[in-house]
Amino acid sequence: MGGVLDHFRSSAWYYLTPVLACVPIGVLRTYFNQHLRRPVRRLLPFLDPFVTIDIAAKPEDYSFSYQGKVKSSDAYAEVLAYLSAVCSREARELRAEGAAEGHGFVLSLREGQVVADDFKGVTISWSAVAEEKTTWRASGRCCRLTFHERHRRLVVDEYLPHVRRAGQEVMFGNRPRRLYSNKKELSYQRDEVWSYIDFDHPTTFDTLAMDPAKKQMIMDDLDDFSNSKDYYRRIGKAWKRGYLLHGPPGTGKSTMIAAMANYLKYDIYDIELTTLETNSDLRKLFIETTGKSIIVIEDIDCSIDLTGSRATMLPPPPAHDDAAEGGYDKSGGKRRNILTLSGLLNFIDGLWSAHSGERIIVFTTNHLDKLDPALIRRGRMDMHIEMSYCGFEAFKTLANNYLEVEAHPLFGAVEELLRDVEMTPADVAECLMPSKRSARDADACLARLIDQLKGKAAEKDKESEAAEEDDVQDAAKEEDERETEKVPSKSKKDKSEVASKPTRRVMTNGAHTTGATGVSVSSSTDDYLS
Ligand SMILES: Nc1ncnc2c1ncn2[C@@H]1O[C@H](COP(=O)(O)OP(=O)(O)OP(=O)(O)O)[C@@H](O)[C@H]1O
Ligand SMILES: [Mg+2]
Repeated sequence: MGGVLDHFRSSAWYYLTPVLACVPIGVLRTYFNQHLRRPVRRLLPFLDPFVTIDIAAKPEDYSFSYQGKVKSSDAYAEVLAYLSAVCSREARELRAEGAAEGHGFVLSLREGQVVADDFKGVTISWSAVAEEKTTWRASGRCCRLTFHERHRRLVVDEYLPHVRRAGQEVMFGNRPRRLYSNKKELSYQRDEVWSYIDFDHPTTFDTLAMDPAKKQMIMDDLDDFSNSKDYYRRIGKAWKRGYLLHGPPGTGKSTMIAAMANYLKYDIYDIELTTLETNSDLRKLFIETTGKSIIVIEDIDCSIDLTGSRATMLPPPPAHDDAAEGGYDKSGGKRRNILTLSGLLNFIDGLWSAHSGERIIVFTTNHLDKLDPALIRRGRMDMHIEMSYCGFEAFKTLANNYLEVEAHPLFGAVEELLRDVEMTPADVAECLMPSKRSARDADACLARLIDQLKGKAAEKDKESEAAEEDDVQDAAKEEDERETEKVPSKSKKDKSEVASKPTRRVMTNGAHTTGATGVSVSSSTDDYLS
């Protein structure tokens, strides 16, 4: 010890220390910043090679939502969602908070706890720390990410985007699906174009009544679509698919959309075109849709005058017109910014396609023939699905849904009747609804269905008899007219004779209505003419 003191006394530091003690701290700090900071920094990685990134609960800029509350940072919520799974596996001291949406919990770390996450063979650790208090901001919570300096590029370029994406997916998956409807009065504010309710429709493909092979084909197609992100990217096409559902009312078109949404776990955006006035309203709506969504336009034939060819519907635009933007008043031909078929087509193909994330668009119609072929051509509407009357297989699904029976002695009679009678699944379902919910009286419900089917069959027979009669009458009338036309070619005299004897012609027709064949009519007319 004495030796060390002797050595210190003999060194320059013995004389410098009192001098340094007199130098003000500020001067020393300036000296350090100017001359020593850089070299010390270069040395740091050797001393402490770990880098940290803080993701704070409150964003720096204190962004206010329109309700006036401070919005929690999106990135923080996404990180929490991402870490929730890791935390529930590894951490010993957790905190649970109700998820912002839905009924679930988000598990996060208690302060001071650390969990490790592996990404591409690299271990990255997350810890929960209290954020530093600043003069203008109270301390909050933050997630701290720590990793080795040599993995900096991997973490910044790949891991962090991965965390956000995965977190978004967890958040999306945890909340209930949503049914969005466009607001009647479109506001220019971002959040106000759509309103939504939780979508809690019980229909699935299991309960959807339709031909099983057709159903399987649709499910396969949806699976294919949702797993084909890379494929769409590779071929340079937007990740979207169009379905056209057509068929009579009550055949399950809307039900099919609900089944699709539940199957894919997508939100539904239901566009009511009649509330829109211009193409830019439509554009605003499309832009505000998110990925993983089904955009639905129901009864497209009734929604707006989208029928007829684009050429006939819109007068040729002058040179300065923007076809996507403008339309024309049919009456005046004066320029007016209205919703047009070409506008809709442009959105399907153009702007909207530039959006990232998968989207499905579904049109429904009761009248396929009324639609402009341009609207439903392949590429826009990739799959045309006909929803038709109830067949036996569809009936069995309904019987299982409503009565919980898979086989029944009355099924044979139903099968036979359904072969001839057209009844919509909605009507069949109505018959299968037991009057008393508690007692699922399959016998009574099936008997009621059989009665209704028989009634329909009798109606159908009557109608076909009447139609047959009409046909016979029409044929006779036609024949009669043909013969009448022949008369003037024979002679002018004959012609005047025919004109003067209308009563006999009526009698001939009368004979026809009582069931005479066409041959007999023509022969009697010949008789009359001769
Ligand atoms: N294929 C089906 N499978 C199961 N239930 C069905 C089916 N079709 C109809 N239904 C029942 O009938 C009701 C009406 O069906 P839905 O609204 O889907 O018919 P739609 O084809 O959309 O009719 P519209 O053309 O009038 O809109 C549904 O709520 C459902 O209970
Ligand atoms: Mg419908």
